[in-house]
Amino acid sequence: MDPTVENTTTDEHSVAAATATATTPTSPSSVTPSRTNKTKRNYRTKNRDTSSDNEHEADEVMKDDTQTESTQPPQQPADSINSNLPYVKSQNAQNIGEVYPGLARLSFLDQDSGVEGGETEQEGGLGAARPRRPLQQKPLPSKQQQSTTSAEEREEQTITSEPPMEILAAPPSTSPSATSSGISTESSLVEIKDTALENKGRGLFSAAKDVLKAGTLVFKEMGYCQVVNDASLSSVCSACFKDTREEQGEDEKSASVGGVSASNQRKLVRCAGCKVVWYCNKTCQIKDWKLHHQLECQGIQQSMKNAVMKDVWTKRSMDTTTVRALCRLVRRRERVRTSAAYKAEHKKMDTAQKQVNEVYYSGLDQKEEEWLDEHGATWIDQYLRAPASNQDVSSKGALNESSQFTKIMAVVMSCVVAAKEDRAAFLRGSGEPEGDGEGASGTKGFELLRKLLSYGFSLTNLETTTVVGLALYVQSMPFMNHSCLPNCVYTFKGSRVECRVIRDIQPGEELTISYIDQIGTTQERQKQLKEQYHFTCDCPLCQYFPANPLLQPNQDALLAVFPDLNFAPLLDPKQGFVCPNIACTTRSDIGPILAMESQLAIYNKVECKCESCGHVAELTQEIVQENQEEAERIIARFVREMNGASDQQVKSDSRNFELAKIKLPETTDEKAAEEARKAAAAMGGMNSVHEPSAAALQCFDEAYRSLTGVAPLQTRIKPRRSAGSPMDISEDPVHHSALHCLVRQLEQAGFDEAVSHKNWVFALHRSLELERILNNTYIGYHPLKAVQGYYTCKIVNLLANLLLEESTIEIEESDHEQDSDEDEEMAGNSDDERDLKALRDAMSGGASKGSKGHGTGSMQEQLLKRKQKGSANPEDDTKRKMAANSTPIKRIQTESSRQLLMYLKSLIPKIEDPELLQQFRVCWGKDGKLANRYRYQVDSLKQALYYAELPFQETKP
Ligand SMILES: C[S@@+](CC[C@H](N)C(=O)[O-])C[C@H]1O[C@@H](n2cnc3c(N)ncnc32)[C@H](O)[C@@H]1O
Repeated sequence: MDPTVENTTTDEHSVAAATATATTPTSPSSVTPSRTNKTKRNYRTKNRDTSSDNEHEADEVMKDDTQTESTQPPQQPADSINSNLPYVKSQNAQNIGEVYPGLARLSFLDQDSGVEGGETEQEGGLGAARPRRPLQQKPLPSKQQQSTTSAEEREEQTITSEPPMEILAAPPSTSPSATSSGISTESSLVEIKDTALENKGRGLFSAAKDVLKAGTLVFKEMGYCQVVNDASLSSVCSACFKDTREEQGEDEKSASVGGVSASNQRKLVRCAGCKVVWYCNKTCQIKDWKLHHQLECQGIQQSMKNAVMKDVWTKRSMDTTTVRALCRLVRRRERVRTSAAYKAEHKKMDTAQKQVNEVYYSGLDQKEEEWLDEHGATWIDQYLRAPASNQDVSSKGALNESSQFTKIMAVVMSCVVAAKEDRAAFLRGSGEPEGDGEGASGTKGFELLRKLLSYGFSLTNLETTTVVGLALYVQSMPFMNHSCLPNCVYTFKGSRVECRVIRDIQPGEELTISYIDQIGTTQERQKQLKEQYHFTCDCPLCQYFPANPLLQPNQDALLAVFPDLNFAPLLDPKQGFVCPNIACTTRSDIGPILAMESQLAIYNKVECKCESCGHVAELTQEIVQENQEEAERIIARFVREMNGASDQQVKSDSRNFELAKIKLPETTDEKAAEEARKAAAAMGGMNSVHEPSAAALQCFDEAYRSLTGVAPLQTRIKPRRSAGSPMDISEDPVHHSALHCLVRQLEQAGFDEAVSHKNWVFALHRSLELERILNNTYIGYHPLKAVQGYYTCKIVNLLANLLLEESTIEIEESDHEQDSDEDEEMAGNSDDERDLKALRDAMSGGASKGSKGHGTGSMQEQLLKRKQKGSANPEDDTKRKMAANSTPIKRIQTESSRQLLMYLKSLIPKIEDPELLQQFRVCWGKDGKLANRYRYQVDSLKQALYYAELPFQETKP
């Protein structure tokens, strides 16, 4: 690896800006469940009174030249700034294949700039409106040295360059501060105050004189300490948090014409010292080295001298995410405690290498980091004065007794304190004044751990919604209280968190976020909040749908927030029920019900009566439990089936859009259905319909039907049974209840599996279904909705481009002036191997050598050239068609591709839905990278559909 090259290609901020968001309803805790975590659900049943229909790794080591990567980790004085950083390449930087046409972008979305509620970033939030100095990407002096690799370490590459001396610029003149008497963010928009409720402690309130409008960016904040979690270490840069698994960025579009993006090739490099953390490049490595990793690296190596600990770090015998976060926290605090030396060091270096600053810290980051060094510890001390409810954990001894926490502390101590006596001091904070509990290495270890778990935030990748790390913030973020109906959402750019308003906030009103996934019912949400955060939520939503049905609902609280909501009292839209009576014809979709968990707890048995047919079913906790387990088994089986069929699927299904399946008429006769399917397949010019992983699809259908009571694609015939006849377990009421969380998990599993197997039509359907569920589950704006809309647009775009690829497969033939006979032959055999190969290449994200497919971009470009030859005005439809007709393009269109085209066109209004665009603006900000990508996707889609509609000279029978 050539560091010079890397340094010239990395804009750490733009890179960092590409990543994350708390789109999943992640909670501010390292123990936050990820998107796939399941929440135990009880059952749903129907309210008798209801009638509504709601549903939802450089080794260059920064090590000496003489040092070998595997045996001699870098040894440096703890207080020196050493930039001997090491690299080793990662192989985990794979994106899913994706076709990106390299066409100029239309600007139709610019017209939307007038949409109300767009981002109104205001001065005052930390860093919110400060101009960022441009990065001066000066190449750092370096020389490259390859090192041999062990099998275990894959393609390692050693760099022996001497990194530059680092320097920090002058401290910011307007740095935020923490006052001694209280806490001030010095933001004109927010202030930290006590809440009215004692147990709730402090909160973040609006300090604005006017209403904070939806979309307003109220503050941005850098993490005080942050780490990439174990699962993402080799895929996510530990400095900028760029996720190499994410899709290619805007800057890579032009290089992606064949569908293989530069990012697909990107590898991370691993620190040769500890061999634990990975970075984009040397720049990122240096940045993290100076801020956190130098001491962390030494600590990990110190820890590894112990055999047990070595297993932890090399074999990952336990998760080290929290350990590394806590070590970073302790170290940063420690550095502050020796701040005189630290500051002197800073000053010495101040004027020597300013350009390094530009790489190390650019403007805002540097100021913030310096500010954090100076004041972060003070702020953390503020945490230690936690609200009463927070003290519960340790007072109960839960933390100390927990073997998991003890393990974490053991590993932390092996990294940060060597001597036995120091360990005791570290744990108890002894030797320090009682009360403050400050030890040489920081506050009491357990106390810090507790705070980290309580105040830490899960860093999430914006596009994949997966949790990639853990961060601790110290200024505004940790003071935000929870509401199940929050008025703010937070998203991440790297480790920087941004908080935006999602509905208007009155002056003085508290700003809230949701700590948990809002998809759950009141009972589920409250259970999770109690278990994880030790409080009982009393937000308007919880008041409106009380967990205990015997409590009087308070409608006013919710209606004050959303006057237009027309939920019937006691009907939680997040809950659903489908009548167990299979013969009940009104069961067309998931319907809302009254939460019954607490009733069950009280009465043991609950009767549910269908509003429509009067069918009465009896529910018990056992039935609920059985059905939940059954549903989870079905989902697991579905995922297994999909995985088991992966090889076969990728080989056989690139050509199959499955339109025949989609368009099949509804029939009760299985034989007739099969015949219709074959006929439709033949109509589409295909000899057979290769149903990708038929067993998996069937399993999906079964699971879906079991959970929701309805078939997903109207392809399944339900066995009919008369009302009142005995039910087996598969037909009991709960089995047919709308277990939304499980349905969502199933849809997500279906989506993930379909994407991994490149079954795009299936993925599209799952994506649309997920969107529907999310839209009906989250009230108001939520980043997940926007993320899901983004996914849908991506898939539709992909399909449109595949369609274009397929239908214009003859173009290159004419470009290469092949004779018409060959053209005829190819046009007459759409199932030709070459045809399949071209399409398969397109789907897998790259054209193979010798295949006709150059990727959809080239195909579009060719069409564009042809069109331009004949028509100067792209808007003139007549001229366009004439121009297309005047060129000797031979195109084919199968019935399936025609149907697909119609179908994709029908989705355009949905993709351009102003409400979806508004979701983007409010949750992500108008100019967010993802919003730009979305615009690109939409533009590309429109162009692909435009070209796919050009006249056909020859149509497949
Ligand atoms: C990230 S802190 C929020 C700031 C905290 N209130 C303080 O004073 O430091 C999370 C803790 O605040 C409390 N909390 C947050 N939201 C709450 C709510 N809606 N009701 C009661 N307590 C809440 C809980 O004790 C929770 O563990």
